[in-house]
Amino acid sequence: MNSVLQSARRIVIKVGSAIVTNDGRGLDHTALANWSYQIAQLMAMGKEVVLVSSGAVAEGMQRLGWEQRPSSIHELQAAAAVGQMGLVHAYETSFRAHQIGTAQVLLTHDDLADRTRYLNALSTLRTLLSLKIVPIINENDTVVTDEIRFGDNDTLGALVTNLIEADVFVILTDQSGLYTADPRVDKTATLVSEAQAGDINLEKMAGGAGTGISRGGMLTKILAAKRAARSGAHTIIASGREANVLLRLAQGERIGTQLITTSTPLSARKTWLADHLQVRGKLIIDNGAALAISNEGKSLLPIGVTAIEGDFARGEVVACVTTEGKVIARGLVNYAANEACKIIGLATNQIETTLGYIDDVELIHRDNLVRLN
Ligand SMILES: Nc1ncnc2c1ncn2[C@@H]1O[C@H](COP(=O)(O)OP(=O)(O)O)[C@@H](O)[C@H]1O
Ligand SMILES: N[C@@H](CCC(=O)OP(=O)(O)O)C(=O)O
Repeated sequence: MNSVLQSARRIVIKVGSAIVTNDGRGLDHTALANWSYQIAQLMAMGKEVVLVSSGAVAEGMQRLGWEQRPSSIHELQAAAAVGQMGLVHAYETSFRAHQIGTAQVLLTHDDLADRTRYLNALSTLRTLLSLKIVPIINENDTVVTDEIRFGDNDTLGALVTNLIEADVFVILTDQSGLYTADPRVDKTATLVSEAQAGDINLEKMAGGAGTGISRGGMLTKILAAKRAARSGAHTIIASGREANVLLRLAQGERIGTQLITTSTPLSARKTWLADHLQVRGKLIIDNGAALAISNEGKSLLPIGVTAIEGDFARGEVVACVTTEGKVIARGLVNYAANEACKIIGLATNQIETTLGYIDDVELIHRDNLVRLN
């Protein structure tokens, strides 16, 4: 099978801290110029490209003369704010050399979790692509705290892939792809050239980050590929240092690890629901409800719920969790927590008599429910 990049029309490319920043010593301008050249060529082939780039914290540290990645969140935020200037300036300069404009897009998890902001981000990105501008996306580190962050740019890249319904998500890093074990630790590890995105065995192979400046490591890349597969995107993990890696992939050459999806893509709305990294509460469901949701794609009725956790409002996203603690689905709940706890365990015909009114017979309607595996 040829590289899936060959036939892809819309692509998200993520470049990690490990390669943007010359092992944490400021930006690698030669590498940036190189990727910009290759992306310009992909665009000349008629492909649309969105770039997710890390490197703000590393560049900020360099500009501030800090040797170690700071541990305080405020110093990290300050470094990111300083470094983001250098990062976008470097991309703008290197793309200008190919007569291509760039746009800075900084996102937080909240931006994509809120339906209206999500749709706004989508329209902006679509408009930029139609104008042949390359959006350069990073997390808006200056305003995020641990509770509301994507955490790493692999996850952000997957969410952007789902947002714009890209065909392929390319993750460029400092290794040649996914190995059977972390090659820094296990010298006998071999490259996995192709696998199914979402294959649970891949998660056992993947370890943590390789450099002090990077965040995710290989595991977040594997999980990001699983996420991107929900909207139908294939993922390629390859070395950003491989000569002309993007051009060769676009010509069909197989480089790195190709993670393929064959499952039917979820609708955009269900992908959006699945991509909520945080939920407002949990509904603990019995085995009957779990089977009805997982096997038959049914709605969740109050009678199948045994307990409620969290304080949520009507319309917020909650997780459906089995009594063994497994999250099997996620959806938009029809009743606020204080009302929901009065009707759980009750038959449908008891809802109105208990609450004095009835909005919906379902706690979560199947159209607003996405199954997770
Ligand atoms: N199974 C594996 N195959 C390849 N790399 C792995 C694996 N497990 C862990 N790693 C580590 O993941 C690192 C890449 O992730 P990371 O350091 O977060 O880079 P980036 O900044 O590009 O996201 C590699 O340098 C490697 O040490
Ligand atoms: N937003 C951070 C990204 C950190 C990050 O996610 O790094 P990585 O997953 O190693 O590419 C920055 O620009 O420094």
